[in-house]
Amino acid sequence: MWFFYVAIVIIGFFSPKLIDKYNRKQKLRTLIKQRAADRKINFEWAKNSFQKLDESRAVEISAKPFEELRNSLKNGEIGPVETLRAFQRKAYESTEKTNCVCFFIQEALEIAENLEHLATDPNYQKPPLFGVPVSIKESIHVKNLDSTAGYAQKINNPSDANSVSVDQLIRLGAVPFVHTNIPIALLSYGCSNGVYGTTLNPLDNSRVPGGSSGGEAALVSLGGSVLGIGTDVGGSIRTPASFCGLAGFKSSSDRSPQLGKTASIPGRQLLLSVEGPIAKNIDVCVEYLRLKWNDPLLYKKDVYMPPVKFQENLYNSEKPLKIGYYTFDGYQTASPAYQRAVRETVAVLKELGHELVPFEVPQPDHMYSIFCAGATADGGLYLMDSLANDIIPPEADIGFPVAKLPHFIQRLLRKYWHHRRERQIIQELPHDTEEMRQMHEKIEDYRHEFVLAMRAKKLDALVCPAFGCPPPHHGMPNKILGANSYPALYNLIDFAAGTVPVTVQKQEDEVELRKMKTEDSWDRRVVTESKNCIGLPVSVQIATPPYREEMCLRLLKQVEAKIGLYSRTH
Ligand SMILES: CCCCCCCCCCCCCCCCCC(=O)NCCO
Repeated sequence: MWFFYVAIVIIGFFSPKLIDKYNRKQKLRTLIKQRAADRKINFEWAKNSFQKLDESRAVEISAKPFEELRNSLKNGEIGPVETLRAFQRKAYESTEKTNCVCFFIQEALEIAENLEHLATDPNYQKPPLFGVPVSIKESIHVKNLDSTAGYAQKINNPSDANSVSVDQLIRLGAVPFVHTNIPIALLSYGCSNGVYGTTLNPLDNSRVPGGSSGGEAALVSLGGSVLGIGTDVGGSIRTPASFCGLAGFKSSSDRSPQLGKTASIPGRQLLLSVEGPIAKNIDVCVEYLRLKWNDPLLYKKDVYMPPVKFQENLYNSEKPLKIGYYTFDGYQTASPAYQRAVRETVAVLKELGHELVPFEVPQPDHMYSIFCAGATADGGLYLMDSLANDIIPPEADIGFPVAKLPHFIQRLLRKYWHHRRERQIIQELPHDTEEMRQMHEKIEDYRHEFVLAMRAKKLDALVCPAFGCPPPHHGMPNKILGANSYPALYNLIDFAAGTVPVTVQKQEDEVELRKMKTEDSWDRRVVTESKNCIGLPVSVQIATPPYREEMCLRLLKQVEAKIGLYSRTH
């Protein structure tokens, strides 16, 4: 009988909370349904708009690569409105294939019409990106559109202003025309959320396009945009660019506007997300960054940004550099193709006269563990709270069940968790203010140690795998956390870093795969997910210290020109 009373008390205690939670989730489900209906109307609007342009003309315009498109717009061969309609069509088709676009930006039409009107004045000086349609990651603020970051709870909270970079793009003459998909919370290299669904890799639909700027990469890869703007706090520009065979670049945090932006986890001061370009080749990224950094107004709009213009002297320098390289960062053995990409890049850079020396990443286990601690900022409280109050379909589940547990259980797991690398991460997740201060101290110390290791070898730059494995299948990314160590390092130490595709996975790589030693589930999944990837692009990563972005771009350009996939196929 006592059991019955205890059960009543327990049910009585928990049921209001459960009912409350159920009601909250129901509201979110309704919001998601409304959002789907709004999205349908928005897509109808886009269809209506692009159908006003003859299809063959649209195909002709959207087939133009960035520079040709820009020139055609500049010399009046094509107009901003027809260009917009052409890319609306291509983006619409790309979304039918991969679900990459969340929303079409309706103001784009007004912007394009206004540019067209201005161009009728013979004295009008066309701005440098006159009429070029540019795609924008969903988390970057666009006036009147939501930036949900995949959270249903953020639906119907439209931004009241454009972000600094969207504003700048418009000032430069560009036409931001779509918002593209992301994984929930932006903390995954997959691309799924309960609001907009899953984005597919255009090169293999069963695999992720990368994340968190996955919608951008899928869209650019299919030719639905010539320039996409993503964000990166742990590889979110470089990984999707690599998975979709594109170039991607992230600067150090000082050279990207921080003012007014919303981070996936606000208050993460040592791991700031940065905005950056994704495009078919590195030239487009260079041109965008040149315009971005040479714009004096940028430094007035974000007064915290040091006014450092594009350093042509670094980009055009012919001075041979001393470059460190590694095929293994000491944390996660990369798939054979990703190691081969480094070896082939090293050979090319040597041929070009640079000096290449092996480099060892200091304290690799410590490096990735403090990255994870830094990326969650408060041991996962903010993230887990936000996720618990939302709708997360299985594919979008970013995992980290450990971070959901009460701290006293986490403290036990710090000692006894069976997975060595997960245990190391759990040991670094801060649970109180003292541990949080220590986490910041460890990140600062690690940066110092890394710079000393580079200085000991007098290195200008580093070359390494872009990622630990090819794009895994949907739902897998956060079960292979270790593979992200390659891009994440350069967020942890706040370096500039970029990736370019230099090869494709070959039969020989799949043979090598069989020899890979595995210690834990992450290693085993790297092996299984790397199978049957023949033909998928494989990128290399190049990194330089902060304020040497242009040196990094120079090297990426040199590598791309010699062995870049783009230079071979276009
Ligand atoms: C095994 C215990 C795990 C505890 C929690 C650890 C959380 C670590 C978070 C690591 C995330 C890894 C994937 C990151 C993908 C890229 C994120 C990114 O760059 N986002 C862009 C934001 O602008």
